[in-house]
Amino acid sequence: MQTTTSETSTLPQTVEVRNPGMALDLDWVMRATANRSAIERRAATLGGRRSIKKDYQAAWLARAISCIDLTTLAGDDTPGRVRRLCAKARQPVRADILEALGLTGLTTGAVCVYHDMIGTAVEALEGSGIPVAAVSTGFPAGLSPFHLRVAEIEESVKAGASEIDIVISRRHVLMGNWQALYDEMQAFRAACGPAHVKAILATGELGTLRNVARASLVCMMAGADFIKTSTGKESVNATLPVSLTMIRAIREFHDGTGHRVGYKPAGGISKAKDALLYLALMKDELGNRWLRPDLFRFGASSLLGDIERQLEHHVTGAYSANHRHAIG
Ligand SMILES: O=C[C@H](O)COP(=O)(O)O
Repeated sequence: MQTTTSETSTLPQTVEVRNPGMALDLDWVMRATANRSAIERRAATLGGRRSIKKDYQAAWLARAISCIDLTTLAGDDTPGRVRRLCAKARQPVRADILEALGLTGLTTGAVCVYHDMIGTAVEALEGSGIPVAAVSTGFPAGLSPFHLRVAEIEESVKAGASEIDIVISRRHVLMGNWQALYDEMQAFRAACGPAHVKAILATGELGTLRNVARASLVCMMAGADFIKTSTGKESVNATLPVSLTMIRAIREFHDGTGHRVGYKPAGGISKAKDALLYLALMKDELGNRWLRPDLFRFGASSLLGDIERQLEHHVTGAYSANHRHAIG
Protein backbone atom coordinates (compact mmCIF):
# COMPACT_ATOMS: atom_id res chain seq x y z
CA MET A 1 0.00 0.00 0.00
CA GLN A 2 1.57 3.29 -1.09
CA THR A 3 1.14 6.48 0.88
CA THR A 4 2.63 9.95 0.63
CA THR A 5 3.15 12.25 3.59
CA SER A 6 3.32 15.99 4.10
CA GLU A 7 3.27 18.14 7.26
CA THR A 8 0.88 20.93 8.29
CA SER A 9 1.00 23.04 11.41
CA THR A 10 -1.21 20.63 13.39
CA LEU A 11 -1.28 17.19 11.88
CA PRO A 12 0.91 15.17 9.54
CA GLN A 13 -1.36 14.54 6.56
CA THR A 14 -1.04 11.17 4.92
CA VAL A 15 -2.73 10.93 1.58
CA GLU A 16 -3.98 7.43 0.99
CA VAL A 17 -3.92 5.91 -2.47
CA ARG A 18 -7.60 5.33 -3.32
CA ASN A 19 -9.15 1.91 -3.07
CA PRO A 20 -9.34 0.85 -6.75
CA GLY A 21 -11.85 -1.91 -5.98
CA MET A 22 -11.72 -5.45 -7.32
CA ALA A 23 -13.94 -7.98 -9.09
CA LEU A 24 -16.96 -9.10 -7.08
CA ASP A 25 -15.87 -12.12 -5.06
CA LEU A 26 -19.19 -13.75 -4.10
CA ASP A 27 -17.51 -16.59 -2.18
CA TRP A 28 -15.85 -14.04 0.07
CA VAL A 29 -19.11 -12.11 0.48
CA MET A 30 -21.07 -15.25 1.40
CA ARG A 31 -18.40 -16.32 3.90
CA ALA A 32 -18.93 -13.06 5.82
CA THR A 33 -20.90 -13.56 9.00
CA ALA A 34 -21.49 -11.53 12.15
CA ASN A 35 -22.03 -13.05 15.58
CA ARG A 36 -24.53 -10.57 17.05
CA SER A 37 -24.23 -11.63 20.68
CA ALA A 38 -20.41 -11.59 20.63
CA ILE A 39 -20.42 -8.20 18.88
CA GLU A 40 -22.94 -6.76 21.33
CA ARG A 41 -20.92 -8.08 24.29
CA ARG A 42 -17.77 -6.45 22.96
CA ALA A 43 -19.60 -3.17 22.22
CA ALA A 44 -21.04 -3.15 25.75
CA THR A 45 -17.56 -3.31 27.31
CA LEU A 46 -16.29 -0.29 25.39
CA GLY A 47 -17.79 2.38 27.65
CA GLY A 48 -16.13 0.91 30.73
CA ARG A 49 -12.66 0.72 29.24
CA ARG A 50 -10.22 3.57 29.69
CA SER A 51 -8.77 3.59 26.22
CA ILE A 52 -8.29 7.35 26.29
CA LYS A 53 -6.89 8.73 29.54
CA LYS A 54 -8.20 11.98 30.99
CA ASP A 55 -4.96 13.92 30.41
CA TYR A 56 -5.06 13.17 26.72
CA GLN A 57 -8.74 13.90 26.26
CA ALA A 58 -8.32 17.48 24.99
CA ALA A 59 -5.93 16.27 22.29
CA TRP A 60 -8.33 13.47 21.36
CA LEU A 61 -11.27 15.86 21.23
CA ALA A 62 -9.28 18.13 18.93
CA ARG A 63 -8.61 15.09 16.77
CA ALA A 64 -12.33 14.31 16.76
CA ILE A 65 -13.05 17.83 15.47
CA SER A 66 -10.59 17.36 12.61
CA CYS A 67 -12.62 14.27 11.65
CA ILE A 68 -16.09 15.83 11.67
CA ASP A 69 -18.09 16.20 8.48
CA LEU A 70 -19.95 19.22 9.80
CA THR A 71 -23.39 18.63 8.40
CA THR A 72 -26.62 20.42 7.64
CA LEU A 73 -29.22 18.39 5.76
CA ALA A 74 -32.52 20.11 6.39
CA GLY A 75 -35.31 21.13 4.07
CA ASP A 76 -35.07 24.67 5.40
CA ASP A 77 -31.31 25.08 4.79
CA THR A 78 -30.49 28.57 3.52
CA PRO A 79 -27.27 30.08 2.14
CA GLY A 80 -27.00 32.04 5.39
CA ARG A 81 -27.12 28.88 7.51
CA VAL A 82 -24.56 27.16 5.28
CA ARG A 83 -22.23 30.18 5.42
CA ARG A 84 -22.42 30.16 9.23
CA LEU A 85 -21.66 26.43 9.24
CA CYS A 86 -18.66 27.01 6.99
CA ALA A 87 -17.37 29.76 9.27
CA LYS A 88 -17.63 27.25 12.11
CA ALA A 89 -15.78 24.63 10.06
CA ARG A 90 -12.92 27.10 9.54
CA GLN A 91 -12.81 28.08 13.22
CA PRO A 92 -14.48 25.23 15.12
CA VAL A 93 -13.34 26.37 18.58
CA ARG A 94 -12.87 29.86 20.07
CA ALA A 95 -9.41 31.23 19.38
CA ASP A 96 -8.55 31.75 23.08
CA ILE A 97 -9.39 28.12 23.88
CA LEU A 98 -7.28 26.87 20.98
CA GLU A 99 -4.43 29.10 22.07
CA ALA A 100 -4.63 27.80 25.64
CA LEU A 101 -4.49 24.25 24.27
CA GLY A 102 -1.55 25.11 22.05
CA LEU A 103 -3.48 24.21 18.89
CA THR A 104 -3.37 26.09 15.61
CA GLY A 105 -4.94 25.52 12.22
CA LEU A 106 -7.68 23.22 13.53
CA THR A 107 -10.63 22.81 11.13
CA THR A 108 -13.35 20.22 10.68
CA GLY A 109 -12.77 17.41 8.16
CA ALA A 110 -15.41 18.67 5.71
CA VAL A 111 -18.74 20.43 5.42
CA CYS A 112 -21.58 18.18 4.25
CA VAL A 113 -24.65 19.60 2.47
CA TYR A 114 -27.35 18.88 -0.10
CA HIS A 115 -26.57 19.56 -3.76
CA ASP A 116 -28.21 22.99 -3.89
CA MET A 117 -25.91 24.31 -1.16
CA ILE A 118 -22.62 23.17 -2.74
CA GLY A 119 -21.91 26.51 -4.48
CA THR A 120 -22.46 28.48 -1.28
CA ALA A 121 -20.24 26.13 0.72
CA VAL A 122 -17.45 26.09 -1.89
CA GLU A 123 -17.40 29.88 -1.91
CA ALA A 124 -17.49 30.16 1.87
CA LEU A 125 -14.65 27.65 2.28
CA GLU A 126 -12.42 29.04 -0.45
CA GLY A 127 -8.76 28.98 0.50
CA SER A 128 -9.37 26.90 3.64
CA GLY A 129 -8.59 23.50 2.13
CA ILE A 130 -11.78 22.15 3.74
CA PRO A 131 -13.58 19.89 1.28
CA VAL A 132 -17.28 20.12 0.51
CA ALA A 133 -19.16 16.82 0.71
CA ALA A 134 -22.57 16.44 -0.92
CA VAL A 135 -25.17 13.81 -0.17
CA SER A 136 -26.43 12.36 -3.42
CA THR A 137 -28.28 9.65 -5.39
CA GLY A 138 -31.73 10.55 -4.14
CA PHE A 139 -30.63 10.87 -0.50
CA PRO A 140 -31.95 9.64 1.88
CA ALA A 141 -34.09 6.83 0.36
CA GLY A 142 -32.19 6.40 -2.93
CA LEU A 143 -35.30 5.46 -4.84
CA SER A 144 -35.19 7.92 -7.74
CA PRO A 145 -34.50 6.63 -11.29
CA PHE A 146 -31.01 5.19 -11.61
CA HIS A 147 -29.91 7.52 -14.43
CA LEU A 148 -30.97 10.52 -12.35
CA ARG A 149 -28.99 9.26 -9.37
CA VAL A 150 -25.89 8.99 -11.55
CA ALA A 151 -26.57 12.42 -13.08
CA GLU A 152 -26.96 13.92 -9.60
CA ILE A 153 -23.46 12.77 -8.70
CA GLU A 154 -22.04 14.28 -11.90
CA GLU A 155 -23.81 17.59 -11.25
CA SER A 156 -22.52 17.74 -7.68
CA VAL A 157 -18.93 17.07 -8.77
CA LYS A 158 -19.30 19.78 -11.43
CA ALA A 159 -20.61 22.17 -8.77
CA GLY A 160 -17.45 21.68 -6.73
CA ALA A 161 -18.09 18.82 -4.27
CA SER A 162 -14.94 16.79 -3.79
CA GLU A 163 -16.65 14.15 -1.67
CA ILE A 164 -19.92 12.45 -2.55
CA ASP A 165 -21.99 10.56 0.01
CA ILE A 166 -24.17 8.11 -1.95
CA VAL A 167 -26.97 5.96 -0.57
CA ILE A 168 -27.14 2.33 -1.62
CA SER A 169 -30.37 0.59 -2.68
CA ARG A 170 -31.32 -1.23 0.50
CA ARG A 171 -33.52 -3.65 -1.45
CA HIS A 172 -30.44 -5.13 -3.18
CA VAL A 173 -29.14 -6.13 0.27
CA LEU A 174 -32.50 -7.30 1.60
CA MET A 175 -32.99 -9.48 -1.51
CA GLY A 176 -29.39 -10.76 -1.46
CA ASN A 177 -28.80 -9.29 -4.91
CA TRP A 178 -25.08 -8.65 -4.38
CA GLN A 179 -24.30 -8.33 -8.09
CA ALA A 180 -26.84 -5.49 -8.40
CA LEU A 181 -25.38 -3.74 -5.36
CA TYR A 182 -21.86 -4.12 -6.78
CA ASP A 183 -22.90 -2.79 -10.22
CA GLU A 184 -24.70 0.18 -8.67
CA MET A 185 -21.77 1.06 -6.44
CA GLN A 186 -19.30 0.72 -9.30
CA ALA A 187 -21.40 3.08 -11.46
CA PHE A 188 -21.59 5.61 -8.62
CA ARG A 189 -17.85 5.46 -8.08
CA ALA A 190 -17.23 5.98 -11.81
CA ALA A 191 -19.59 8.98 -11.86
CA CYS A 192 -17.63 10.54 -8.98
CA GLY A 193 -14.45 10.71 -11.05
CA PRO A 194 -11.80 12.29 -8.83
CA ALA A 195 -14.25 12.98 -6.00
CA HIS A 196 -14.08 10.51 -3.13
CA VAL A 197 -17.17 8.39 -2.61
CA LYS A 198 -18.69 7.41 0.72
CA ALA A 199 -21.18 4.55 0.56
CA ILE A 200 -24.06 5.04 3.01
CA LEU A 201 -25.42 1.61 3.91
CA ALA A 202 -28.40 2.86 5.99
CA THR A 203 -27.66 0.01 8.38
CA GLY A 204 -30.84 0.60 10.39
CA GLU A 205 -32.75 -0.68 7.35
CA LEU A 206 -30.59 -3.73 6.50
CA GLY A 207 -32.16 -6.17 8.95
CA THR A 208 -29.12 -8.10 10.21
CA LEU A 209 -25.48 -7.51 11.09
CA ARG A 210 -24.61 -10.23 8.56
CA ASN A 211 -26.24 -8.09 5.87
CA VAL A 212 -24.22 -5.12 7.14
CA ALA A 213 -20.97 -7.13 6.88
CA ARG A 214 -21.79 -8.38 3.38
CA ALA A 215 -22.95 -4.99 2.07
CA SER A 216 -19.76 -3.42 3.48
CA LEU A 217 -17.60 -5.91 1.61
CA VAL A 218 -19.51 -5.53 -1.66
CA CYS A 219 -19.25 -1.73 -1.57
CA MET A 220 -15.51 -1.93 -0.87
CA MET A 221 -15.05 -4.43 -3.70
CA ALA A 222 -16.82 -1.95 -5.98
CA GLY A 223 -14.39 0.83 -5.03
CA ALA A 224 -15.94 2.77 -2.12
CA ASP A 225 -13.42 5.13 -0.50
CA PHE A 226 -15.44 5.16 2.73
CA ILE A 227 -18.29 3.12 4.12
CA LYS A 228 -20.78 5.09 6.21
CA THR A 229 -23.46 3.81 8.55
CA SER A 230 -26.47 6.03 8.03
CA THR A 231 -28.14 9.03 6.49
CA GLY A 232 -29.15 10.34 9.90
CA LYS A 233 -32.77 9.98 8.73
CA GLU A 234 -33.34 6.29 9.59
CA SER A 235 -35.00 5.46 12.89
CA VAL A 236 -31.78 3.71 14.01
CA ASN A 237 -28.53 5.33 12.91
CA ALA A 238 -24.90 4.78 14.02
CA THR A 239 -24.50 2.22 16.83
CA LEU A 240 -21.43 0.56 18.30
CA PRO A 241 -22.40 -3.01 17.23
CA VAL A 242 -22.93 -1.86 13.64
CA SER A 243 -19.64 0.03 13.82
CA LEU A 244 -17.75 -3.04 15.04
CA THR A 245 -19.23 -5.05 12.18
CA MET A 246 -18.27 -2.48 9.54
CA ILE A 247 -14.83 -1.80 11.02
CA ARG A 248 -14.06 -5.51 11.03
CA ALA A 249 -15.15 -5.72 7.39
CA ILE A 250 -12.73 -2.87 6.64
CA ARG A 251 -9.96 -4.78 8.41
CA GLU A 252 -10.78 -7.96 6.52
CA PHE A 253 -10.77 -6.06 3.22
CA HIS A 254 -7.41 -4.49 4.07
CA ASP A 255 -5.96 -7.88 5.06
CA GLY A 256 -7.22 -9.38 1.79
CA THR A 257 -6.34 -6.58 -0.65
CA GLY A 258 -3.91 -4.17 1.03
CA HIS A 259 -6.36 -1.28 0.46
CA ARG A 260 -7.48 0.97 3.28
CA VAL A 261 -11.10 2.07 3.22
CA GLY A 262 -12.35 4.82 5.52
CA TYR A 263 -15.17 4.64 8.06
CA LYS A 264 -17.88 7.21 8.80
CA PRO A 265 -20.37 6.63 11.59
CA ALA A 266 -23.24 9.12 11.16
CA GLY A 267 -26.52 10.06 12.75
CA GLY A 268 -27.22 10.74 16.40
CA ILE A 269 -23.60 11.22 17.51
CA SER A 270 -23.84 14.39 19.55
CA LYS A 271 -21.75 13.91 22.70
CA ALA A 272 -18.01 14.33 23.14
CA LYS A 273 -17.85 11.15 25.24
CA ASP A 274 -19.39 9.17 22.37
CA ALA A 275 -16.85 10.63 19.96
CA LEU A 276 -14.09 9.39 22.28
CA LEU A 277 -15.63 5.92 22.30
CA TYR A 278 -15.62 5.81 18.51
CA LEU A 279 -12.00 6.96 18.36
CA ALA A 280 -11.04 4.29 20.91
CA LEU A 281 -12.86 1.69 18.85
CA MET A 282 -11.02 2.71 15.68
CA LYS A 283 -7.67 2.64 17.48
CA ASP A 284 -8.32 -0.76 19.04
CA GLU A 285 -9.68 -2.43 15.92
CA LEU A 286 -7.76 -0.77 13.09
CA GLY A 287 -4.84 1.10 14.66
CA ASN A 288 -3.65 4.72 14.63
CA ARG A 289 -3.55 5.00 10.86
CA TRP A 290 -7.36 5.07 10.82
CA LEU A 291 -7.56 8.01 13.23
CA ARG A 292 -7.03 10.66 10.58
CA PRO A 293 -9.56 12.52 8.45
CA ASP A 294 -8.59 10.72 5.26
CA LEU A 295 -9.78 7.44 6.84
CA PHE A 296 -12.20 8.46 9.55
CA ARG A 297 -15.08 10.93 9.76
CA PHE A 298 -18.01 11.58 12.02
CA GLY A 299 -21.18 12.58 10.18
CA ALA A 300 -22.68 14.96 12.69
CA SER A 301 -24.72 18.13 12.92
CA SER A 302 -24.49 18.79 16.65
CA LEU A 303 -21.38 17.00 17.97
CA LEU A 304 -19.07 19.99 17.59
CA GLY A 305 -21.03 22.10 20.10
CA ASP A 306 -20.54 19.53 22.88
CA ILE A 307 -16.87 19.02 22.08
CA GLU A 308 -16.34 22.78 22.20
CA ARG A 309 -18.02 22.89 25.63
CA GLN A 310 -15.77 20.11 26.91
CA LEU A 311 -12.65 21.84 25.60
CA GLU A 312 -13.74 25.10 27.22
CA HIS A 313 -14.24 23.21 30.47
CA HIS A 314 -10.78 21.68 30.09
CA VAL A 315 -9.23 25.14 29.79
CA THR A 316 -11.38 27.21 32.17
CA GLY A 317 -12.74 24.60 34.59
CA ALA A 318 -16.30 25.80 33.89
CA TYR A 319 -19.02 24.84 31.43
CA SER A 320 -20.62 27.54 29.32
CA ALA A 321 -24.32 27.50 28.47
CA ASN A 322 -25.42 25.35 25.55
CA HIS A 323 -26.77 28.34 23.61
CA ARG A 324 -23.22 29.70 23.31
CA HIS A 325 -22.42 26.75 21.03
CA ALA A 326 -25.54 26.80 18.93
CA ILE A 327 -23.93 25.82 15.65
CA GLY A 328 -22.43 22.39 15.37
O1 LIG B 1 -24.30 12.37 7.90
C1 LIG B 1 -24.71 13.08 8.77
C2 LIG B 1 -25.98 12.96 9.47
O2 LIG B 1 -27.06 13.31 8.67
C3 LIG B 1 -25.97 13.82 10.70
O3 LIG B 1 -26.86 13.31 11.62
P1 LIG B 1 -27.17 14.10 12.99
O4 LIG B 1 -27.96 15.32 12.58
O5 LIG B 1 -27.98 13.13 13.79
O6 LIG B 1 -25.88 14.46 13.64
